[in-house]
Amino acid sequence: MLKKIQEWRGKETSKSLSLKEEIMKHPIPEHIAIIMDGNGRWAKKRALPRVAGHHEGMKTVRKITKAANSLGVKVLTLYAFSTENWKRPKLEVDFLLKLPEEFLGTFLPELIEENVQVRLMGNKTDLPDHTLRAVEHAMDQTKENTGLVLNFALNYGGRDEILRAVKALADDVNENRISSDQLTEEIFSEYLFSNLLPDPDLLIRTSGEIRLSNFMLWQLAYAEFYFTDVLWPDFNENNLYEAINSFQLRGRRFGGI
Ligand SMILES: CCc1cc(N2CCCCCC2)n2ncc(-c3ccc(F)cc3)c2n1
Repeated sequence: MLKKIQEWRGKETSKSLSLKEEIMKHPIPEHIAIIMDGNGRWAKKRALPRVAGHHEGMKTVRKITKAANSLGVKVLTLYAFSTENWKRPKLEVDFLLKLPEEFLGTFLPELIEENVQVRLMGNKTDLPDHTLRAVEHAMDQTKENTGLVLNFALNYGGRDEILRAVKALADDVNENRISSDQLTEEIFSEYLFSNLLPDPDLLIRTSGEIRLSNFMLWQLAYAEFYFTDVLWPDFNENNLYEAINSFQLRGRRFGGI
């Protein structure tokens, strides 16, 4: 039995290595965005509380961040907390909002070592001080890093983001800081939380759900979408390579022929 498990693991490793070698021969998506779904279901399958799934999902964040950085991905955006998540039970929300400090408390030295730059995308005002302090400390400690930009979407909603951008733009027009005929898609993008970041090339959503859930509605206009039944806590490097391989096999036309 043990021999069979070792043989299987060997096959998995060699499959993963050969797939990594294969995708490294072709352009790697510059910006990958991930809707990290399936944490609650992962816990339920094991008769564990939902928060156990969130905690396991946090370990996957580290695994996939390292894998993406190793591939030369420039930006990895992770949908960690949506504006809709406030509707969940208070205990679960409180647990979720403690995860950034737990993750950074453990892995910030490793992120610094790996030249990763931490960034926040979302409405900061409603986040608890302890959460914001941890994230802003990490952003400050990594602001000079030039490797992967690890962009956490926290208290983020696509419609909230667009509405805030429109309001700020309307103020600028009213104050004559810009005229509407000067407005371009590029200038509008600067009003979004994701300003200065390239749009995602590849969106990955785990756990079999096939919808956007109010995520990066403007920025995903031309992204390739990859949906997998794998639950986020089970998502591994090989699953990432499979998503990138699928991306590379598609011919992107950006609306052209
Ligand atoms: C605020 C909610 C939340 C949830 C969460 N989960 C739970 C749901 C999704 C699966 C992953 C684990 N993670 N995992 C890392 C972070 C994190 C966020 C910012 C940061 F700077 C460093 C780490 C995180 N944040």
